Amino acid sequence: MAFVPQTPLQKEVHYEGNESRVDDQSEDDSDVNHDGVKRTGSTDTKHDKVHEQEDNYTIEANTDYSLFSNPPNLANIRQQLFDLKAEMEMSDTDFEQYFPFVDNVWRKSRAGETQKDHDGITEIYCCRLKPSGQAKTPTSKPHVEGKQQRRKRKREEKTCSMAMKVTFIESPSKRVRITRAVGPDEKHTHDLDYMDANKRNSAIMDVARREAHRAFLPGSIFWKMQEEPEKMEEAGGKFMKVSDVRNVQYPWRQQNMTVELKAHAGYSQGRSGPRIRRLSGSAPATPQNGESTLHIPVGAPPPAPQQPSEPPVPSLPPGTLNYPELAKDFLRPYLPYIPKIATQQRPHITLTWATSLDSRIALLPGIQTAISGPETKAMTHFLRSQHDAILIGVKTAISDDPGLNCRLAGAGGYGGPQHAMQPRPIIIDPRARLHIHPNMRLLRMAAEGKARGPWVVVGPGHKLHPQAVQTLKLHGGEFLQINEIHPEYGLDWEALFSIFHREGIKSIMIEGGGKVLSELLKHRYAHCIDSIVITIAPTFMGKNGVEVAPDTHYEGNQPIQTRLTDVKWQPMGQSDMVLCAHLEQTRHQGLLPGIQEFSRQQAPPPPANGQYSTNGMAQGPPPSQPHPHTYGPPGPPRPP
Ligand SMILES: NC(=O)C1=CN([C@@H]2O[C@H](COP(=O)(O)OP(=O)(O)OC[C@H]3O[C@@H](n4cnc5c(N)ncnc54)[C@H](OP(=O)(O)O)[C@@H]3O)[C@@H](O)[C@H]2O)C=CC1
Ligand SMILES: Nc1nc(O)c(N)c(N[C@@H]2O[C@H](COP(=O)(O)O)[C@@H](O)[C@H]2O)n1
Repeated sequence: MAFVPQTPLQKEVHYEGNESRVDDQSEDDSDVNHDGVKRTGSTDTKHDKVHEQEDNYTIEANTDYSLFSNPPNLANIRQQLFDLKAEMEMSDTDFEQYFPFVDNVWRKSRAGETQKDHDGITEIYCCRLKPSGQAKTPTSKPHVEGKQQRRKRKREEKTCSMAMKVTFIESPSKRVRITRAVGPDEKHTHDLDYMDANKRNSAIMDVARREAHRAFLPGSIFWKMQEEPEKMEEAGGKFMKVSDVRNVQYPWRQQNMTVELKAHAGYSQGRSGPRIRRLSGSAPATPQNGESTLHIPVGAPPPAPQQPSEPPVPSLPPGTLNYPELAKDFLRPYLPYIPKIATQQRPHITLTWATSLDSRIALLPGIQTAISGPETKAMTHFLRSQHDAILIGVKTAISDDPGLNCRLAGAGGYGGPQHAMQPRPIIIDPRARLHIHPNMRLLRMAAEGKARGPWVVVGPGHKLHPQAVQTLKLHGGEFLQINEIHPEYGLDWEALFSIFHREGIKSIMIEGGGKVLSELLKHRYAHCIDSIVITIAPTFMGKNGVEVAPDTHYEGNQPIQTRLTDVKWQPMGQSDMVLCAHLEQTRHQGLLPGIQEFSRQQAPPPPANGQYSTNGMAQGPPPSQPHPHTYGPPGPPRPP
């Protein structure tokens, strides 16, 4: 069984429609900081409301009882009633007792399929994943007034043809015989957990309902249930959420609005105390002392069962990711912040990459190397959703053939409206080396509506083939010819960022590769870099790997470190560590003496005669003549 210690960052994540959200019930300690101290002045009114409701409660003195009265051998019998490997026979009272624990798996077939013969009455039950239309006549479900209708996701395309035959035998004693109604080779296309994750069985809901009708708080009921995890699990309640309890209480609450809800004894301490809890869908994790690792389910959210009355929702493409709300908080101080961007003449720049312990981002040049775990990969996609553009160097584009899109549920092409949360891919290709063809992943993604068309930035004196330009444009992309590349010093990033800013790009996430990142970590660019988010994996890649390391910076003869500030370390997933930070210079806004005169404090004015163009025609001066905005002042101090 998989349990993780409750920590302030570990909260149950729900999925409703395309969105994931954190339980907003009492055990949601989102307004409690890591020391268990409550924050004030939270702007999250939704959470505040819930706490308002749940902060005033009385504690029932004696709640030292078990909520469960599971019938014997329940886990085993549930499994047998699921698999139907062999014929089963039980008394009718036993059947009545056990069946509610599997009614999230089986649904009674139409009345027409009930037969009466000499044995008794036979009913057919189909797996709930039997394609609709064959299993149940749709009925429209009335919408409860005042209750917010939940957006529901269409069930994944998984279907199942398993069927069960239940014969109620009248004599000599009332028995129930359960056999399969399909051939011996037929079996479910999924396991029991899958059904438990999709739908709670009515027996487990009854456990919650009993307490709900006794006026206990939903959060308290949930915790009380969690006190007996084995019983929860054998009853099929492994994936139970507070919202299930809240829903089951809802009709009663409507009739009893004035009743003050109460908590079980021990509940208040449990809210931020060391109680154990399970994260649905997460991998088994061993409790560790006080660690706040984010174990987050990042796959596409488990599909909620579709109500027949609801219009079909298109299913999400394979590979759709989810990055839960709870895992966003630690990133927020480092994300682009519109009011701040409005005060500056350049985009917010985030440098982000995944690295080994020896600061390598690939095993060898030109080799794409998976470094991030699933959780940190999902984080990268969340970061992508927060930026207007993602930028990479041409060698990364050539070696990785990347998608450079956001694959989170709710993004354009992943259940969301066109281009929603999709950043603009930008490739720095000074010498027009990229072979642009419709089969590139970037362009395929764009053609499928899962990405924006890329911008390819080419240096002076180089041109893309007209066919390549046409292909780019056909996919919603562009080609920008710039002059801000010096033959000796390379790219003037600051000038480039100004160009993007004028093109409407207000935030850029720079993912790599080694050359691009190492350049941007140079002291002279520190004032352009707003945030750094690094995924660090416990691996060494060796000296031949692609390195991220800026040139050593000297002040006079003194080598100087590049220090980070406002540093936050966040363990994530099985073994990754995420480092978020600002560059020291960025924070203090000032530049170190010696480089001050090199870096412009203000962005240059818009180009008078169009030094760059998006139509493929260079309009600026020839390559031998650098643009005055680019490298007017002398270069940075050289090492001795
Ligand atoms: N783990 C991770 O998070 C990531 C890993 N990677 C890996 O990194 C590797 C690629 O990195 P790397 O080889 O360093 O290449 P880059 O992707 O950094 O591209 C470098 C090229 O871009 C152009 N360029 C970049 N910066 C400048 C500049 N300041 N001035 C002029 N030209 C510039 C040059 O093109 P030209 O030579 O044509 O002039 C240069 O050769 C791949 O193996 C990829 O898998 C990439 C991204 C993220
Ligand atoms: N976050 C992260 N972790 C890794 O392990 C990586 N190798 C990378 N690489 C970057 O992601 C790009 C691939 O993006 P798609 O998944 O194809 O959209 C790759 O080109 C690198 O920029 N990143």
